[in-house]
Amino acid sequence: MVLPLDSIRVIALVAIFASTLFKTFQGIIRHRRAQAFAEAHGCEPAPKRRQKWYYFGADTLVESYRHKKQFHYLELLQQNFTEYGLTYTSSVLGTSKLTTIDPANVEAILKTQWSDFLARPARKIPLDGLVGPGILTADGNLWSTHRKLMQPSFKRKSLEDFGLYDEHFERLLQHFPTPGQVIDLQNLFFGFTLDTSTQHLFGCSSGTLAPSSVVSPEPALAGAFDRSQRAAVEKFALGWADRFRPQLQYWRDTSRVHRFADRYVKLALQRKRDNNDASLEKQESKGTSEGSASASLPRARLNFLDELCERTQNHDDIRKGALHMLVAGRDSTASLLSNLWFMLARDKRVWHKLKEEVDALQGAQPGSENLRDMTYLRFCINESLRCHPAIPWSLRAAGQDTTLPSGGGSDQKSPIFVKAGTTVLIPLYCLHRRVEFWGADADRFYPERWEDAKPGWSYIPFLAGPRMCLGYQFAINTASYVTVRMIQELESISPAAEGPWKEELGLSMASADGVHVRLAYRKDKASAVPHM
Ligand code: HEM
Repeated sequence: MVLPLDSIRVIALVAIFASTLFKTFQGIIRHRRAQAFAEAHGCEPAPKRRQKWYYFGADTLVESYRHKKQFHYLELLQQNFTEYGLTYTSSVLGTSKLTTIDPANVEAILKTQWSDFLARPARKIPLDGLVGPGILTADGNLWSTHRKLMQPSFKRKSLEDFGLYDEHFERLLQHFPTPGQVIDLQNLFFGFTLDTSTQHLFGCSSGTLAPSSVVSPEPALAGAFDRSQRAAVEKFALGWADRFRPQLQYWRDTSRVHRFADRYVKLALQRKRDNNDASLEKQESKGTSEGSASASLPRARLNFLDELCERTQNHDDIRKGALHMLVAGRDSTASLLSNLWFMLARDKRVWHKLKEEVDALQGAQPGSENLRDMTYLRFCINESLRCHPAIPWSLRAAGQDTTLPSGGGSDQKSPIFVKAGTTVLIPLYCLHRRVEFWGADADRFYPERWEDAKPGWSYIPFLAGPRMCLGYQFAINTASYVTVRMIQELESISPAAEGPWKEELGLSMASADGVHVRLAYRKDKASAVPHM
């Protein structure tokens, strides 16, 4: 039976009307429940950011975009905190947003009520295509399974094998220019961390800094990985609108990264099977039940994949584990090094003091004990992560209606209601510059302040609570080792241009102008004659 056109129109209109009525009714009930919930918890509203069209928030988007283009977005957030207090709300394209640097709220979001706040909503669009659901992009049971799988690889001992860096550090030195010429250290640091991360995670380096005479086993990997990461940043900015962009290049790049990962996961699983067979044969021939499969692996150069294979033989989990680590660790560590060296090149006093500490090693390569004893180096790294946190913020979404302990009412001390779906932003950059904790000179790079600093929740460059960074020790070891070895080569360093540090916001935060410097070498150093 075919319905006449008029009847179809009537049915469609009734369906639209009924569904609108139902949604409005649902909305009213939800709103009432939320009100009752907020009242029961003594909540008061937090200050609202002034916006021309509050619920649409297009003026905020335009303002943010303008500041981002001029590399001042974090300053805009600073101004907002001065104007509205430590916690304020806004609306972006109909989604409520809560921005806070109140330590009581920060502790609740990251620790005491952490399971109310989800990481996946903000990360699935930018990262799913490149790494899939895993430790960075999942919540709940899936997150917990992946976290348990990764955690044993970050025990202190397994992170102190500095031999991993030697070959790559030598390659980095070969890019140092003749005295007086300008070099962008930031470029070198991003190349170095991609080479060492792929070496550590997959057992095969991307060879970004390798001399042209060395044929890289993965010549196109670095480009594909860099483009995929840049696309992740654009996807984050575009959100759901990203699906309307052409995706062919992205698809090609992520497929290349996946093929690379798959190849090395397969090899690691094969090694694991071979080792099991070998150890079984050994046990049988000895007629003893002593020893284990892992005991027969050569411990010295185990890579992350080999280690993961000890705990699971699921190809997909192993691949995700390594790719998530690559995304989490590569840019952030390179940004830390860049931000630190940007300041070292400009602050002669700090440079001389640090050089003095390094000179106590009398040119010997630093080991883990030496690095632990270098307090001024640690102060410099802390201060760099305070002033220019390599990850400048943490983003969550409320998974259910909930509350936060502070920010409401005229004195901003009452609890506040947080509706399910609200985006929650903690700008670490602004938290780390609060004058109440760091004094009137909070904006100044001054490592000595760490002599008696006890920061608590006002300094969390690696976050805190159950989702704290897994690789923080690894990152600090890498940055310390590279910094000491570079200082051992250099007599002095000077910036190629003046001007303040400006933010470049990507998956991590580095200097928008790079780190262009001139180097003067120590007389006895081979790097005084560059090789490239
Ligand atoms: C200076 C370098 C680094 C900084 C500043 C840093 C900072 C952070 C921050 C702030 C988070 C939390 C993000 C959030 O949830 O909002 C995080 C998470 C994470 N980081 Fe790092 N990170 C660094 C290096 C590394 C390295 C080298 C690795 C691994 C090799 C790593 C692995 C991870 C992982 C796996 C997570 C997710 C933890 C979870 O959600 O359970 N990070 N990092």
